[in-house]
Amino acid sequence: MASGEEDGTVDEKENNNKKRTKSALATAWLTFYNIAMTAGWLVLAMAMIRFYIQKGTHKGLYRSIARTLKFFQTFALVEVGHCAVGIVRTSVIVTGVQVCSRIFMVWFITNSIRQIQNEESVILFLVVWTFTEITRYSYYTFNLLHHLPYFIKWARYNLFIVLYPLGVIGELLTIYAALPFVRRTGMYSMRLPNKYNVSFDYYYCLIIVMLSYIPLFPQLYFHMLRQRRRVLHGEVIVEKDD
Ligand SMILES: CCCCCCCCCCCCC[C@@H](O)CC(=O)SCCNC(=O)CCNC(=O)[C@H](O)C(C)(C)COP(=O)(O)OP(=O)(O)OC[C@H]1O[C@@H](n2cnc3c(N)ncnc32)[C@H](O)[C@@H]1OP(=O)(O)O
Repeated sequence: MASGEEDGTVDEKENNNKKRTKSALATAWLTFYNIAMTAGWLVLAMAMIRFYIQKGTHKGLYRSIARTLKFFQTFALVEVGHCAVGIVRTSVIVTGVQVCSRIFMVWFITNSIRQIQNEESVILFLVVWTFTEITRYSYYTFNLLHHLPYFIKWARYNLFIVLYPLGVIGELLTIYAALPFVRRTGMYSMRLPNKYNVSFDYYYCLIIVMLSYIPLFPQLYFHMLRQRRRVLHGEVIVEKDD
């Protein structure tokens, strides 16, 4: 009996030690990740400002930053993993929709269709994403380091009210601008007959993606409004499970 109790205490201690090591490792990783992402988006911001000052036009801006943008936006997929393994308290679905829609915008729209890269709408969503991500990742970094300046907290939970709809407008206008090109060229589409006996029309796929903003965007927006009430006004929010 005595030895059982002792075993229990040893087990408990071991468990607690494991949890502490796991959470220290998670915090170290998240701090590194957030610093790297803040730096990445700051590099993008500087590159955009420098391009505009030197050239005096937005034409060619996307091409000049494409590689860095693709790297940092694609790397954000790691965030879905953070939620899945439980090192951040965020919904996998909310994060998944946010990250995947961005990756889709970068790889399957803007990067794939050279003809739309100079649209003003591309610059709109790029500028909005850059503002958002610098604020968001620096918020997480300072929060993890327990030195969070109030203006960063304020910016993280207020700027999105305007930036989120602006970003969505930029993204939707860019997809809209891509439609005629996609229809004309039949890119990423498969017409019957073919050896797989499968038909796929990217043009209609893009229309479905545009329509899917109608149910999905309000959910992301209201999620952020709830986070805002929780963080800025201390409201206790009961979130539904995924
Ligand atoms: C494949 C085809 C795809 C088809 C797509 C269909 C369309 C779908 C519509 C999608 C529309 C998206 C449009 C969008 O791209 C436009 C823009 O982004 S415009 C720019 C404005 N955007 C924003 O402001 C983004 C706001 N969204 C977000 O911040 C995140 O994406 C979101 C996942 C919504 C954030 O939610 P989250 O729940 O994570 O909020 P918090 O930041 O408050 O975090 C909650 C807690 O988790 C901790 N946390 C999270 N991440 C980290 C991290 N990296 N490091 C450390 N800690 C982290 C955070 O501190 C909170 O902790 P605590 O609860 O302790 O305070």
